[in-house]
Amino acid sequence: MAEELNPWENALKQLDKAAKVLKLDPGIHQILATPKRVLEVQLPVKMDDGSIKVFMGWRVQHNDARGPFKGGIRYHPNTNVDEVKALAMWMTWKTAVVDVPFGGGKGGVRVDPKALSPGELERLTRRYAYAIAPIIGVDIDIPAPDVYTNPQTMAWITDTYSAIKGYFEPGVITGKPLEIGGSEGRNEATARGLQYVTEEALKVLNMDPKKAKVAVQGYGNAGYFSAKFMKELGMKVVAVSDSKGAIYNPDGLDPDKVLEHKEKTGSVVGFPGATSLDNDPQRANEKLLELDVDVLIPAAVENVITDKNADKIKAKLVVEAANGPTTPEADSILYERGVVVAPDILANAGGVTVSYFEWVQARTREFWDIDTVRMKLRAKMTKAFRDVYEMHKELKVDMRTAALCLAVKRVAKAIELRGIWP
Ligand SMILES: NC(=O)C1=CN([C@@H]2O[C@H](COP(=O)(O)OP(=O)(O)OC[C@H]3O[C@@H](n4cnc5c(N)ncnc54)[C@H](O)[C@@H]3O)[C@@H](O)[C@H]2O)C=CC1
Ligand SMILES: O=C(O)CCC(=O)C(=O)O
Repeated sequence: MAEELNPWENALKQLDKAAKVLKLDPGIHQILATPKRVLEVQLPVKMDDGSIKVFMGWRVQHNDARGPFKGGIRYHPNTNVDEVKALAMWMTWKTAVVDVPFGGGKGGVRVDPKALSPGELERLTRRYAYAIAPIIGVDIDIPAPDVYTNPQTMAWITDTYSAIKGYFEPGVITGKPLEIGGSEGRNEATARGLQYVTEEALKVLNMDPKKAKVAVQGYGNAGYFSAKFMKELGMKVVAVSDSKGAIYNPDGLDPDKVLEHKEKTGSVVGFPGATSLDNDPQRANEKLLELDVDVLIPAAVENVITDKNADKIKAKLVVEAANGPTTPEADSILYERGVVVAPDILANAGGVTVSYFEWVQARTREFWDIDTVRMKLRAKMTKAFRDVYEMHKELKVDMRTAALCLAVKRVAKAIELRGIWP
């Protein structure tokens, strides 16, 4: 893996940049450059044919100075400890940017979930829940969904954890189904928060959403809802993609119809009336990023905007639904070219914000309606955007560095106030 494509190396470079701007105390910098705890677990699973297969999993707890560790669980064939460490660090910054009382953590299992039967997936999930149970808890570390995990995965984890404890504990995890203590609006939350951030960004850029074209990479939870909400803002969704390819229609796509097609066929590819950007999925996804659009939303994986293609991005505004889609080298190129990036730790923080709402509701056993969730989410995201934008103006740095500075400052203050024990 090239150094710039290692997410952990990238996360450290971002931290270094913010530390330099802030003239951060070197001791605090050292604390933040290291996760507090890394748990690696072996996950033996009885497969449907009777054989045993061993998967590897991780839970990384980066920092809990501001509150319990918080962050999703990713199932992906390429995930590794460095990716999970980076994702955990980004969670620490994200919870600080939106100012919810959590720290940062993340989980990962190296598996291709599409190759497992539902029974195998459930056994793997319960095994993982059992393996991380000693270090999670309602006031310790609260997992949630990420790539290729969903409310059903969260339900199995809730059940396994509750079985170990001997009582129902819905507060230990978020992103659960509504029937077992989930929150209204959590499923759409990442993209709903992204919508609120996009609205603010368009205002400061003086751009009219009704005249804007948007391309969205990735068509899962973050991607589909982002496309839907951008269309609701009046934008024309001209291209979307998934791991199997990318489709394009200059007259605009209907996100709900594309979703129906994906649910029927397994991919956005082949959607009637749209052209395929390339037969090769990787090239198709690369071409999507370089389309002549006003707004670009990467909503899939890391490291898709690099020093190889940053000079070819035509969008004026990049709103990061995915975590870590832009490398530090690409960030510098985009900044020099005047392309505004609403960074992941701000733009996709709607997910963890509604997770916080879910945690509060699960603990109090009082549940809010969707309008209340959306109103509270808009308030949080708008304030976070304005805080980051102020920092960007004050420090004369790009929006990512501004968001990092805001977050690092808040976390460093919590560490200083709590002190080092013993
Ligand atoms: N679900 C959540 O609450 C949050 C998710 N995110 C981030 O959003 C991104 C997407 O996550 P979700 O939508 O939750 O996952 P998901 O599992 O619902 O969907 C992932 C989508 O990405 C596509 N994909 C996978 N590999 C790809 C590739 N190489 N090129 C193009 N498309 C590819 C898949 O086909 C699928 O459409 C990730 O970076 C995740 O960390 C960020 C904040 C919260
Ligand atoms: O909802 C959460 O707790 C975290 C979601 C997540 O993993 C993320 O924001 O990247």
